[in-house]
Amino acid sequence: MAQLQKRKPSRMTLSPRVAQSSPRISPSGKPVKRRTNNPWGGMNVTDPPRSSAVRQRSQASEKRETRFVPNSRKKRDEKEKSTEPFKALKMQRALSPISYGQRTAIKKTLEERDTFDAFGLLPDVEVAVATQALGNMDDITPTPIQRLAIPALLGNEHQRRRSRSSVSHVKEMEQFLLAAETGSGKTLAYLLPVIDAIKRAEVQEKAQKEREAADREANRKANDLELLSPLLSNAPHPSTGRPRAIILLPTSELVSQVGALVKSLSHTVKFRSALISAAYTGKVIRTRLFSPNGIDVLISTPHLLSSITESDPNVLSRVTHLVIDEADSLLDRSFSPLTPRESKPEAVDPVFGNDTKKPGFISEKTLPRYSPSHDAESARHSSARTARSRGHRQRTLPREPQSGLRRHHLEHRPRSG
Ligand SMILES: Nc1ncnc2c1ncn2[C@@H]1O[C@H](COP(=O)(O)OP(=O)(O)OP(=O)(O)O)[C@@H](O)[C@H]1O
Repeated sequence: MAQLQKRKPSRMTLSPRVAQSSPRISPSGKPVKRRTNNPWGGMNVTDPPRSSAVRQRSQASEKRETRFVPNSRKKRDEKEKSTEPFKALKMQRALSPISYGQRTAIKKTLEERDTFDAFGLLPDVEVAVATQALGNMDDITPTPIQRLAIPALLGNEHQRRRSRSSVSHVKEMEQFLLAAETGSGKTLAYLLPVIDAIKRAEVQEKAQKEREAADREANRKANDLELLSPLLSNAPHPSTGRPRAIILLPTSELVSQVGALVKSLSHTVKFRSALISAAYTGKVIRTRLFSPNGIDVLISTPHLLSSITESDPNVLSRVTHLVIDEADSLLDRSFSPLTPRESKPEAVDPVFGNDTKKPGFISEKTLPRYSPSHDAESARHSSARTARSRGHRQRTLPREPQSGLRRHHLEHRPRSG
């Protein structure tokens, strides 16, 4: 008993050699490798494993890399891709395809566009922002995604380049992907240019009609004896059931949310909008879509729109702008038969490939909460959209039969103007 008490230390003490690695030298003079094939083998390692150590490149090798060789950059990227050990760095590189110089220039431009007046929107649209969309705010300034996306979607930025390069007069469908964080104002970033475009188209169409009416009148006067066909009193409005812009959202809740904003803007800008989803009865949907007053903007879920266009493809005949909100959901596998894939724009060409219109295809995607390359990505007109909460959205995705805005419907759609 007395012996045991003597051996017990008064408190735990560390060995004086605890921080020193035991020099293990093999008989041949080389250091002996630590054994790692047991559960504790990787513990207390003070030297980095050789496999992940950064290899020092010789000066000659660096010189060789910087010399200009066609495709050398591509090859180097491929090489780096295959040897890159850090996934996070890889992701960052994928999101930052522009140089620091370009980033600085974009940031400067962003600072200059500090009001909604700077975009050249129609006066009514500007007023609608101040009175309806952001009416409850004192200081109204566009958010970064709005500063980048609105001029790009309005076509202001590329107008000069397009006019220089447009050898052919056929207008091609333009695609934009807006990407920014949740709550960054992506909805307004795509809505304002779309509304601006449909109002401008309306003005043009009205002027065209007036010219045609004047021509007809002049003709009538010249041929006084010609019989005129009587005006049809019960003819439907030419835009009945034929919207100019379609906004697709994955759920009825989002249709109501974005629809409410669109409706509020329409009070000032004066355009006709309709929101349809599975939350409404068939009668309500028909009345809204085929209203005798016509329709300019349709907000819908893809499933509902696809089943409508199956029976009446003419609904798509006047569309010049298609917005795919929550693009990360709508372009995923569960919706892919319904939504045209960004990577396959030919799927929507038959509808939008009309050389009298300038069609647009906008999709919106929500970026992770913080991405250092957010600005850079946005600068490439990458993105927009928002999830209230990703988990919630997944749960509420409708699981209706997906019959489709299928390609053959688009291809066989009659091309009426
Ligand atoms: N320029 C602005 N200044 C202040 N608030 C704004 C501005 N633009 C939009 N908002 C407000 O920010 C909120 C979020 O906007 P919005 O829903 O468009 O963001 P979002 O990026 O689409 O978000 P989410 O990814 O969740 O859909 C809204 O309440 C909207 O009124």
